[in-house]
Amino acid sequence: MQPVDNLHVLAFEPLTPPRALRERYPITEAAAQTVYETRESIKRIVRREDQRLLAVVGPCSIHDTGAALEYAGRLARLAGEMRDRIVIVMRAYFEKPRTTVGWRGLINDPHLDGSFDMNEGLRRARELLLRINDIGLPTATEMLDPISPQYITDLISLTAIGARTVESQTHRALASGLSMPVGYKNSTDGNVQVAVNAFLSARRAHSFLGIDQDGQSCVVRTTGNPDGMIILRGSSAGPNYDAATVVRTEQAMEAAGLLPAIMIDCSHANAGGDHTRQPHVWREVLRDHIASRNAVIGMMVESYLYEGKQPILADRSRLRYGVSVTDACVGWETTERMLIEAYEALKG
Ligand SMILES: O=C[C@H](O)[C@H](O)COP(=O)(O)O
Ligand SMILES: C=C(OP(=O)(O)O)C(=O)O
Repeated sequence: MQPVDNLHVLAFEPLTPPRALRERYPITEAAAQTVYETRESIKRIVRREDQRLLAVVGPCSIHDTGAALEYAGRLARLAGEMRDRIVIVMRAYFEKPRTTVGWRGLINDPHLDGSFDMNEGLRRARELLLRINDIGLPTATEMLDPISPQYITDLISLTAIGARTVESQTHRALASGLSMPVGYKNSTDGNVQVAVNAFLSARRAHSFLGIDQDGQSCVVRTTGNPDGMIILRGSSAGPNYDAATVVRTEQAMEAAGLLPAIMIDCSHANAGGDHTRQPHVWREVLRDHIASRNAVIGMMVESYLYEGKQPILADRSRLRYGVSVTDACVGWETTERMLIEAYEALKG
């Protein structure tokens, strides 16, 4: 008989069950409080019952947990000082979708060398999330996979479904079971309706293939997730944070029976891939949308300790500390300045 199965599979390697990792790094009371309060705040913000700005700020991806923790310490201080006007959530992105190929993030490849030690990646991600939430700073992430959430979602306050997966049935079903609000991004070619469709779909109950806390493969049955927003991230045709697109997005959400709530991603195609444009986008959004209290309830920024990005070198010891290895970020001083500007603009 000719071999017909698993022709392109090299190996099946077991994964630590989620429960084992959660027992090793149990959520603390302080971290649970951070998560609970932030999720509730975000729900109120998207329902427009809370006028504070939602700011999702942090590295494009985390590759060095030490640097991420230093960043978190700085951001936690600002988040505490600004909490009366801004709800600051740190980007803690561990799974990267790629246009073609490239490093896939800390959960997938924690040693940055193609060894894909995912048990270690999940461990590092959970330990870091716990430490960040423990100091009172909430976290946001993109979810790419229906298995990994069971390891970390108790420590996540906001999830994004990205531009490359927003039309995927698996991701919509996954979002329908998540415990936190979800932001659905427009597609890379600028289609906003697919994000609205994703939100509509995720509000309904679904069943999908996943795992339980013991790592047992199972049918995950969900109730549907009512809390969400659309994230405008620009497209291959250019930025899409202009008033006309915001109005069209509001109308599309209303037509679908959704409460309009929009976040502007100041990075990605809204900055034309140029991190130095993020402060400009930030200011324009503050001036044109936030000040008028329309449906724009939040902004996203890719920011790290130091600006720019660097290639992943074969000699990992030569990587520059606190610099992104995926999209270029604004540095800390710029980030602080942007947040202070927003805080001032939100006065009164
Ligand atoms: O946010 C990160 C990137 O924009 C996304 O992962 C795609 O990256 P790539 O186009 O470099 O693959
Ligand atoms: C990949 C990201 O965004 P997008 O899906 O908008 O490209 C991201 O925010 O890291």
